[in-house]
Amino acid sequence: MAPIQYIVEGGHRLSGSIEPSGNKNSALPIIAAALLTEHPVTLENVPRIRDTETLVELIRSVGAAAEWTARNTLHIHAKSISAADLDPELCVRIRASILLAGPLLARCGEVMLPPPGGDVIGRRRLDTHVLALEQLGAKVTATDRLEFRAAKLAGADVFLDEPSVTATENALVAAVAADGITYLRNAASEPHVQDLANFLVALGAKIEGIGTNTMIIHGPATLGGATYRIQPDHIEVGSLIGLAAVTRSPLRITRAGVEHLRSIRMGFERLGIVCRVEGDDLIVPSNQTLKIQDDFGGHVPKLEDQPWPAFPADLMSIAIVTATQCEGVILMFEKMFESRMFFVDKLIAMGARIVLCDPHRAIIAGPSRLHGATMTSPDIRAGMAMLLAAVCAEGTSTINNADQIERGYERIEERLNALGAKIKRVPERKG
Ligand SMILES: CC(=O)N[C@H]1[C@@H](OP(=O)(O)OP(=O)(O)OC[C@H]2O[C@@H](n3ccc(=O)[nH]c3=O)[C@H](O)[C@@H]2O)O[C@H](CO)[C@@H](O)[C@@H]1O
Ligand SMILES: C=C(OP(=O)(O)O)C(=O)O
Repeated sequence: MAPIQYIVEGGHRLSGSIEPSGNKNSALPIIAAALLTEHPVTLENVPRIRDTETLVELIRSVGAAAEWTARNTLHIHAKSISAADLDPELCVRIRASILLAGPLLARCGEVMLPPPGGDVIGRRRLDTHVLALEQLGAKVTATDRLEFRAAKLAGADVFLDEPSVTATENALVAAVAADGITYLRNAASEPHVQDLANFLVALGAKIEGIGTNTMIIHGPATLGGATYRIQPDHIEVGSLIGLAAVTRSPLRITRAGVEHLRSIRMGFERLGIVCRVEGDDLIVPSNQTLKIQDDFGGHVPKLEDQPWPAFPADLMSIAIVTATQCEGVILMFEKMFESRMFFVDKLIAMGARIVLCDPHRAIIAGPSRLHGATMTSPDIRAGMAMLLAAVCAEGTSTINNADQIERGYERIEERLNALGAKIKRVPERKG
């Protein structure tokens, strides 16, 4: 299949309402965790994106029945499964293939996992997954693939060496099946980790401390089936806040999941973008000051990412492009990934005033008028950030490898065009 290209005519104001898709990073561990029960599971609000489609292929390959019964509704029945060797080609397409480790280990006693893929945004360690599953009783062998074996999983007092999102998810799923109580300490608590935990509770698991950095899991649980609705994607909401701001457009983001937006709203407020809550909708008015808020004493402010509940790493690229349209100077500090900021060279070529200090820090001085350019999306979020830049730039831009954007955002060109954007989605042409 030819890669996808977006051709974007910039400079148009947007307006209207848009509902975020279900959270990609919830849907992935929840689809994987559906393998834990022999009973049918119905998942609603599943984003129909490349990553979920690939994971569905992977769970079918181990024997689960999985049918899309509506555009965003997925029915899964893992009545009997076997942890056959997983297809390396499918595993390398997504980071989330690593999420099969916990459920397959728990259900089948072993799993042979080829290396996972995912965004190339810096080294992505798997050590925390191994550490956590070993403490729950797994024997792990690493060759050109990871092999996990456990005749029996046993509850333990597990302290993660860092609050890794997917390692927490693997350990949580394994702990639900383990014999006895597990304490999962220094756990990640992102909205998607909470969503997975709530899904497991809906299946019959007993989990205390959801949303905190210590979860207590009472295993083994007798699991049934469930119908479960995936929560809205807070990263997509943040991307839409940035989009509204850079195009100076009024947007209503409906069913936005406002309880998870505090650190995100605080981050954008530092850039002079203030949103309003109405019920579960988030309103981004068009009359923003777009004035970066200095620290006390007029000092240069900083926006940094950290594990939840702080400002999320997956919104750093969006925050950077948004800051190019704001008045003032700010330091952006990406603490978690070491290759995520390199895409700023494209923003610089478009006219942005950015100094990349080192792989983790960039200083942005705004506002600058951006002009259209040709660029290639290196990862989901930088790709979305480039789309924001293209939509607010003067002239036409081309974004190659837009497939990367579509790994994470469902029908984004169609949905943004409905708000007034001018994005054409075509097969990529060489030269
Ligand atoms: C499928 C999925 O859910 N992917 C998400 C998941 O990836 P993933 O689970 O792979 O990311 P991890 O949480 O393991 O860690 C991400 C990176 O941050 C570093 N790190 C992590 C914790 C910490 O306290 N300090 C630190 O430096 C890690 O070493 C690693 O390099 O979480 C990331 C961090 O939110 C997101 O970018 C990804 O979108
Ligand atoms: C980094 C991301 O995804 P993944 O972990 O699937 O590569 C992301 O969602 O921004």
